[in-house]
Formats: sequence, structure tokens, C-alpha cells
Amino acid sequence: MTTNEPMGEVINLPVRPDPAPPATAAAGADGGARPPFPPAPATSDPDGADHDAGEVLEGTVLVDQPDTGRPDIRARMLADTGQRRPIIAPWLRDRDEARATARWAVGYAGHVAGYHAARVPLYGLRLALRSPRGLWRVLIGTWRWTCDAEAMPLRMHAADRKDADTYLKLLRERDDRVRWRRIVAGAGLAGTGLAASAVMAADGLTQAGVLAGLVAVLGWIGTPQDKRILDTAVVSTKAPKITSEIVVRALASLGIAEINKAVAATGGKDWFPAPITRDGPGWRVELDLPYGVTANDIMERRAKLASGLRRPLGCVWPEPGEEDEHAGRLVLWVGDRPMSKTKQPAWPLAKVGKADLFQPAPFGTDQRGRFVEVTLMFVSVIIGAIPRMGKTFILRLLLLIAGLDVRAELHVYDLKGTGDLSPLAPVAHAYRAGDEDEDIAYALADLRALRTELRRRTKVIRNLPKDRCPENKVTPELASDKALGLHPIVVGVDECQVWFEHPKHGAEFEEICTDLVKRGPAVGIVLILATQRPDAKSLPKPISANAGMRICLKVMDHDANDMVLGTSAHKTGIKATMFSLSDKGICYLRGEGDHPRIVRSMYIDAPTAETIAHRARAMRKATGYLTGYAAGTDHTPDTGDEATILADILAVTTDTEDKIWSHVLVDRLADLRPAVYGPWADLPPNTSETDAKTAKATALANALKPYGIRTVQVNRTGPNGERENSRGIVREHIAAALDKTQNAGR
Ligand SMILES: Nc1ncnc2c1ncn2[C@@H]1O[C@H](COP(=O)(O)OP(=O)(O)OP(=O)(O)O)[C@@H](O)[C@H]1O
Repeated sequence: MTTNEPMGEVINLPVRPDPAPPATAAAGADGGARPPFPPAPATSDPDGADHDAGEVLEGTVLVDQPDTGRPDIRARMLADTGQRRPIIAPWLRDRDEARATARWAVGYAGHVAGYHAARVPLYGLRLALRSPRGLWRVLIGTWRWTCDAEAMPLRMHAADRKDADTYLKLLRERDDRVRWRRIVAGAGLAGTGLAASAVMAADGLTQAGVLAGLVAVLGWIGTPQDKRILDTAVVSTKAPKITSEIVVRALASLGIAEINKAVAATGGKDWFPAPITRDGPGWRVELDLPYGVTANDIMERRAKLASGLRRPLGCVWPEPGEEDEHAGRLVLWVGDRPMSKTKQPAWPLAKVGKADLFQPAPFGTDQRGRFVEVTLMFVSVIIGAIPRMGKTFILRLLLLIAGLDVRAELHVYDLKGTGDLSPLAPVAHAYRAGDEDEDIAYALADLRALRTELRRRTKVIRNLPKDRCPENKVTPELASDKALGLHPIVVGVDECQVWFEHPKHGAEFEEICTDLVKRGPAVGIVLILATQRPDAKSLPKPISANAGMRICLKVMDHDANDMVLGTSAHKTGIKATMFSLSDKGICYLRGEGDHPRIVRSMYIDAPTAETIAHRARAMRKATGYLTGYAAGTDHTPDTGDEATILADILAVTTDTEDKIWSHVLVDRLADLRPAVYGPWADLPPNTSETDAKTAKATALANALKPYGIRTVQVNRTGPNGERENSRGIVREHIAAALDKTQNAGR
């Protein structure tokens, strides 16, 4: 029976006396080198007419299917497609890479030319010293050629053997050869003599040129074989090529029994599903590890693997294959230089340009040196790492991106208090460095206002017509419409554990942040939290579980890893534990694109960040987007926990004033807190009284909107005895709203 015979014939066979060996035994018999068993397809015919491979044959399960040997054309075509090499080299398809390559080539050529130009005198001297030896070689060579010296050993050999015939034959041949060679040599000599006399008669420049050329040629001929004329302008530091032997040797040094067994059986030659290829400034190796070995097992031994490959640790990046691959698929990228030492291209937004939070912005580079981008809109971000790995730099970078989108309102909190985020202050709507009581009170008031803002935004979005807001979330158009107040709000917090572990307000911080993480992204509020202690207390579960983007630099254990990168991340091979202490700024980025990626974040130091922030400030000033702290009108009250506009209104009014005109109220508020409310009352000197009253009433009405309070017409007799009908507030509404806010905040 051939393997292609239909199953219908197989079931008519007599029962085998010995049951077929179990599947595991079959696989083990050939050392695990056989392909895995294909899954048994479902039986299509209940009466057994059309039997399949999974069929039970009188107690014996037929493991190998009859059509196993049939070529699966579709699978083969798919496999072939997967192995197709790009028609145009990837570096040529990418404009930045092509530009970088061209820049490198020009720089390289320039360096080599300059290096040798500077050494021309040395090379001249070298050639001059070697030229006598060259002349000697030319003379001897010409003499030996003319006399047919190279055939001399043959003639001697014939004479020694007393082979007269051969000797005479060789002699005759030599005479013939020497005769015409002498003529050629004589002609050459005469030509040289003529040329020499022509040079003697020529001018000094020609003589010098001919002499230099002669010396150069004779010097070149006189150069010993083991010496060079030119020095080496570029010492090659090219890392040795990665070959399958090197990879197998390195894997065999990891002390994994299954690998060693497979190496002994097959030498590891069948582990490579695709050729080892050059991939950017390194090598890409794809591997199907032996049965039972997972990509995780290798990643855990990254340092040993690097030792086995004889490469610095920063060059060796093992990763699991694509998500739909089996667990034994390993993608190993071996760089020529450690990732942290490879020259990074300049950040495209460092000197020019603005960002759009709805669009991807460059954040870092991958192992190949290509830009990796992030889109901040509609995500919450958590950043975790052990201290000194680059967490604050990443937070600052993300906030700079936000700063370069003039619409974005930045709330910046540096709870470490060292001023690392101070470059952002010139563009921040709210900014605080430190964890003193007043800093906490300021942040709490800001967060409470943000939660109120979140609720306002949900209502605004809910009430917008479908054609303006089809997905019930902020769109770029809505964010740019100042009247709606749906601009992006980006809250960046360094060392966020200070908030969540606060003995008095920790729970409230957690509650508000959870709300912002869950509901904020849809309404344009982006919360970015960074912590150096990613545990359940520093990064409460409801927050870590709902973050859309995760950035993890080096962490020490798998709990911290999973806290930042998501549950089971470590188990599935996304391991920030494998980064070394020298991998500063290198992180796993999850949440941008389909797969987590290893990224080296852009290095923007504090002075550069300051320059960028000042550029962003100028852009904001020009477009009227400078607000809050940056504009010197910090809207957030900074005295006392409960201080809000509502509390301030109650403070400047009395119980007897059931209703009060808005313009009167604004003047009183401006007296109470000039820094906060002064701008509402501070109108151009030529403003008419009516316009001033309208402007003040509008400012107050806008400020009360987030609390759901509407102003009303108040028809009263003023202090001058005249009746006036102007916009105003009902004091009771304010008291009720304050009660509600405080209760919600507890
Ligand atoms: N992208 C980067 N490339 C290279 N080096 C970097 C990068 N980012 C940060 N570093 C280096 O890492 C150092 C620590 O960075 P940073 O202050 O951001 O760490 P941190 O994790 O916030 O530390 P801490 O927890 O103590 O605040 C910096 O001084 C900087 O030199």
C-alpha cells in the first residue's frame, strides 16, 4: 500500500496483533527530528464510508495519515511567499535609510581621500627608497627573460639525466627564443635611450614629472610583498559574519539538554527555516528550536548566548517569533555594535516642525536604526523601570511631543522634585515639582478639576450631532474647535507612586486616575504615569490594567515586568528583565502596532529639551494657546484642598445675597485672587461699560459651565438706586454644586 491510498481500503485490513506505538514514542524514536503530526480532520461521513486519519481502527489509532505524502500546494505556495526576498533592497526603499547610506558613503570617501592626501610626502619617500630595488628587479627580470633563464632548470635536469635528445631539443628552443627576445630587448633599450635623450632635452617640469613617474613605478615594483605603499585609512571593525555553525555552537553552550541532544543527533542544521540574512547593521537569524525548547528559554539566557556568540551583550537580541508562530520559533538579531552605542539619528522634531497628537510622532529607533513612532491620542501610558534607566527622559520626550502640538494642554508633575521636567514649564498649563503638602494639594485640585472636565467633555461629545462626532470620541477637527474645549489634555506624572501611596489622598488620586485612564482617552485626556517601583501599590491594578500603551525599561523581576507590560507578558517572551544595566533608554514598547517592540528612545537631554520647549512656547503664543502656568495665570487654586471657583464665590458673597450680578462677582473675585481671576476683570481701557459687563459675565459663565451651573437674568436695583437687568448667579446653585463636587471627590 502506498501512502496515497484512500482510507477506505485501509479499514479492510486484518487487525494488527500489536497495537501501533503511541504517538509520543513514534516521535521520540527518531530523536525528535520528525515533523509534528498533522491534526486529524473531522469525519465527514457518519456511516463511515468516508473515513479519515483520526479514525479508530479496532482499537488502533492511525497516526500517520494516508495523504501525508501528498504535496500541499497551497501551504508550499504560502511558505514560498514567506521566503521571498525583497526586490528592492530595504535600505533603498526607505528614504531616510538611503539618505543615511549616501551620507555614509560620501563621508567615507572624503575621509579616505583626506587621509591619503596628507600622507603624499611619506608615500613619495617610501617609493623613492624602494625604487633602486625596483630598478634592480627590472634589470634582472629583463636579463633573465632575454636569456630564457626560466627554462634553465629544465635544461640542467636533462643534462643531469644524460638525456641528450631532450637537452638538444631544449637548447634549440632556447636559441630560437633568445634570438627574438634579444631583438625585442635591443629595441627596448634603444627606445629607452631615445626617450631618455628626449627627456634630457625637455624642460624641468617634464623631467620632474617623468622622474616622479619612474620613481613611483620602480618604487611600486621594489615594494616587498609583505609591505604596503599606502597606510590603512579605515581600520575595519566589522563584526564577524554570523553563520549557522556559530549560532548552533552558542545555543549548545547554554546548557539546555534538549538542544544538546538535538545537536548530537542532527548538528542543528535543520533548525533554520530561513537563511541568515543581513538586516540593517546586524544579522537576523530565524530558528525553529528543538522540540520542547521555547524562545523564552533562550531569552532567559541572553548573557550566556552573547558569550557563546562572542558578542557584547548589547548586540544580542533574542525575541519570540510572530504571535501566530509556535513557541519554539526564535528570532535572533545580532547587531554589529551594541544597540546603546549605535549612533542614533537626530530627533526629527528637535529643531523644526510641530506634532499632531492624532498622528504618529518619532519616539525612538529600533535595532536597525529606523524610527519607531508613537501616537499619544486615545491611549493612557505607563512607564516603568528600575531607577536610572531613562524613565524620566522618556516621560519628558512624550511631553515634548505633546508640547509641540499647540492644542495640547499639559499638566506636568515631577513628584521626585529634582526639576527633571522643568524644561516643560514654559508650555505647561499646570506644573509642579515636589511632593510637599502644597504640591499634593495643587495636584489634587487639578485632578478634581480634570475629572469635572472629563464629565463635561462626555456630555459635550454625547450632544454633538453624529456627522460631527461619528465615533463618540474626539476627532482632530473637534480638538481644533476652540469653542468646544475638546483640545487634548496630557497629564504627565513622574514617580506617580507618591500620589497613590499618599496616606491621606492616595485613594482619591487612584480613583481619579483610574477614571482618567479608563474614560479619558476617548474624550482627549491622556494620562502618562511613570514609576520606578512598578508594583501593585505604586501602580494600582485598575490603572495598570487599563493603560493602552506600556513602556518598560529594565526591571528586575517578572512581576514588575508584567505590571508594566501586561499580564503574562513575561511568560510570552516580552521580557524587560533581559535588558542589562547599560541598556539605558532601551525599552519594550507595547501598544503601538501589533507587536511589542524593542526600542531605543531618543536621547534628548535637559538643555535640548529646554530649547524645544521654548520653540513650542513661541508657537503657542503665536496661536493663542498659552494658558495656565505658562501664561502666568495658573487657574488651579493652590491654597487649601477644597479651594475652587465655587468656594471662592461663596467666600466673596454673603448669605443675604441670594442672587448677584456676574460683573460684580468677577470684580470681587479679582480682588480675592488677582493671579487667578484678575485677567477676567482686566479689560482694555477703552472698553465700554456694557461691553465690560458682558465680557465679565461671559468669563464667569464659561468657568461655571464645567460644574453644570448656568447664569440667570438678575433684575435688581443697584447701589446707585437704578434698576438693572444683567446676567448673574443664584448663590444656592453654587453652594449645591460645591457640595456635590466635594461629595464626589471623597
Ligand atoms: N535614550 C537614552 N539613550 C541613552 N542614555 C539615556 C537615554 N535615556 C536616558 N539615558 C541616560 O540614563 C540616565 C538616567 O535617566 P533618567 O533620569 O531618565 O532615569 P530614571 O529612570 O528616571 O531615574 P530615576 O528613577 O532615578 O529618576 C540619564 O542620565 C541618561 O544619561
